[in-house]
Amino acid sequence: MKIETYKTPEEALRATSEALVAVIKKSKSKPFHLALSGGSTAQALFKLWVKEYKEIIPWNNIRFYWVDERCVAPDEDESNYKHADQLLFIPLEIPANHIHRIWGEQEPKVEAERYSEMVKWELPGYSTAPRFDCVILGVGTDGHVASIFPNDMNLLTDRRVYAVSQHPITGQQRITMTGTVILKSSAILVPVIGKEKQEIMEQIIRKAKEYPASYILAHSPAVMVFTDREVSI
Ligand SMILES: O=C1O[C@H](COP(=O)(O)O)[C@@H](O)[C@H](O)[C@H]1O
Repeated sequence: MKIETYKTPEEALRATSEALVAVIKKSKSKPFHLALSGGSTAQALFKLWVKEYKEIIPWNNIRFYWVDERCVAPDEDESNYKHADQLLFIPLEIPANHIHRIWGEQEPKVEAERYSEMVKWELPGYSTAPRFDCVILGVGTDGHVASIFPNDMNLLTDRRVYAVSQHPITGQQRITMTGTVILKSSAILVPVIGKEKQEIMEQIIRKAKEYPASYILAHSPAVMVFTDREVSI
């Protein structure tokens, strides 16, 4: 794992974007398979991409997937797809057939299986775990990544591609990429910004307790963390 610390959230997001540009340049994959996260960090990243990376990132070569989705309709505010669509795909005029959304409105177990099969067909590595060219993860204040929460650590080593999970407080069902597939990705970019993430980052770095985020950060050399606070390893 590599951690880079920046003075501001904007700088940390810019560094994440530069890392993505470098990964795409180095990759031989055509198309390039990129899995997005949801939440406020991803939304800030999408805004930055539209503002500063419209001409820099080769959008036409990218196929978009999700690390996780909430089990809601695509027009609901909780939908991770909805924010990506409004903030990124519509402004950049990304063709619909380049976007592989998780159908959050379907029966969760059936959809986790359908999406797993679709990803296996689209990506290299059908017979084993599929390998994304890059996944972008967020870290929650409770230490979750994707929709793998601290009360369901088994999903980190689950052999499926996507599985159903549940938010421990709201009970909302989610569909999440498993840790097995996250860790197989060629690059794992993790922007962690904002004061509210300070405490969890400290706990992760100090290895105070095992969280889904600490497990992912510790188990792949492909992980790069971009944060806006001073962290010492
Ligand atoms: O619920 C989710 O939360 C995490 C973190 O989101 P943030 O708002 O703290 O940036 C996100 O990575 C995940 O995709 C999302 O579904």
